[in-house]
Amino acid sequence: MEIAMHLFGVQTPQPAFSRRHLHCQLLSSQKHLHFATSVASASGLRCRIVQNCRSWRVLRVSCEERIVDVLKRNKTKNQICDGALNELTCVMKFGGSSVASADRMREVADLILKFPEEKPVIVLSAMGKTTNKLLLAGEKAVSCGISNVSDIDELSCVKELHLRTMDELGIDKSTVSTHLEELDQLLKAIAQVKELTLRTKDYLVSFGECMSTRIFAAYLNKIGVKARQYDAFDIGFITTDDFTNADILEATYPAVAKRLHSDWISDPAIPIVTGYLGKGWRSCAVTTLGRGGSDLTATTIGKALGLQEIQVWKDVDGVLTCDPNIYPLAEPVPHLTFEEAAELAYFGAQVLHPQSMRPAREGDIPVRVKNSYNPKAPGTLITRSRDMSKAVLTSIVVKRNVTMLDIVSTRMLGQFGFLAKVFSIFEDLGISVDVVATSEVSISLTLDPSKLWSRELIQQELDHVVEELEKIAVVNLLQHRSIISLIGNVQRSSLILEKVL
Ligand SMILES: Nc1ncnc2c1ncn2[C@@H]1O[C@H](COP(=O)(O)OP(=O)(O)O)[C@@H](O)[C@H]1O
Ligand SMILES: N[C@@H](CC(=O)OP(=O)(O)O)C(=O)O
Repeated sequence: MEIAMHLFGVQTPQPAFSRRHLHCQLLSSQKHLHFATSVASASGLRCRIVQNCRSWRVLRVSCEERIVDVLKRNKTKNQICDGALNELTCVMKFGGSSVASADRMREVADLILKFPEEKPVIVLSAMGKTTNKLLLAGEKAVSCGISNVSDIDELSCVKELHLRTMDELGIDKSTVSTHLEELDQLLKAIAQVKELTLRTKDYLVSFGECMSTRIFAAYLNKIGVKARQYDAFDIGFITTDDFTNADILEATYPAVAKRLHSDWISDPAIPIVTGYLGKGWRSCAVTTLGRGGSDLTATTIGKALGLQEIQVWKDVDGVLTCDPNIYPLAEPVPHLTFEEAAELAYFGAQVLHPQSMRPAREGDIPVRVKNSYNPKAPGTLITRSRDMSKAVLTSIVVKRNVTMLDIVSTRMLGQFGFLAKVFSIFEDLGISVDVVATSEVSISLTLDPSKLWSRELIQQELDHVVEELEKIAVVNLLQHRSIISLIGNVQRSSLILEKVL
């Protein structure tokens, strides 16, 4: 028999690997080997270190009760904490609509308490439409003058919502009073400099998640459920410095695991973590992961801690066959693969953040999309594979405001290297291409709108692309187009196209 030992951050758990884990704090990387060997010889088991990394100190051991006993017998000072056996089990992420008011926060708290066997990490978004309101307040502050900042409707709205929520939940106003004061000051500063940079935008919207999590943690503590609030940018969410659209860096996984895990071991309390936020690795400033980024925060934590399940609680009965705002009779899709969900999100389904499936897929952790307004509905389960034998068309998504380029070269006939030249231009300009169709003499492609976030940049960047492409081809730029994507079984694509066309 064999036990697998591996460190946090392992990419693909072994198939036979039990999901019940024992966590051990080890003092140095050398001790990993020593520890593994001593456990193996004491228990008569063969042991294998699957992944090793000098800088990580948390070791994860697959365990059966028998092995736990052996580990306990063998423990050296501080190596094993008994509390670790009662470990964190899942992530539960609640979006803005799930925590939009005091009543909704109460329901979410009840919902968490309905699963006493779970030891969840909670990820929250900002309350309701707070992020949109903060962005609008910021834009208004640029031109309204310092003395008029306190009259900005969106600012009053945000303040009123948070104060009323605290009042209705019966928690102390001091929970977020500093944040509300700082928010005022920040908007005044924006009014003074008459400029809202992407970096300031991220700092501005971060108040939403910082306040919702503080209020919710205070409420849980008030009703006797021990909770601890965390700002993601303080617990190791390390990102690129692409403000408003930052990417999570690998260093995040061990850092977040270490912090959440060691706090849980030393003093168990439900972690309440801000979704959507990170810390730029160079700037050390607050960054955001792109709109809807709390889903990505949840899957990142799931992978970092190697949890059993990632639950994403929304205001719909799961991932639906299409956008319910377009077709209200859209139905929930019971099962999706990570690839299908990623395609769906990338090609426009607002329900999931486009990057959020990556950590879940890497950690092979199932994602469940559920409805916090209707917890009994089964929702959508997203896993590595599913039975595709009966699947034809899973869902339809639309991505709007897409920019399209038709690139025509008469010299393409029988030529080589033309496609390479075209794509090297996009590479040089750092623009990502979405969909590509080619014929013998032309290429049509669409550009990823997330790369064209700021309006000024769009025109500048597009002009530059067209200028470069015109050196080798005739270029036609088409804006405000849409992509309709059919997510389905590739094996049945002829049937799908036949019906659609
Ligand atoms: N294919 C789809 N399936 C489910 N919801 C969708 C889909 N396409 C668009 N939506 C919209 O996404 C919303 C949920 O996503 P989002 O607003 O980000 O939730 P939350 O803020 O709770 O995280 C739904 O209310 C729905 O209007
Ligand atoms: N509050 C952020 C992050 C987020 O994920 O929100 P939601 O889960 O409500 O989509 C936003 O509105 O983009």
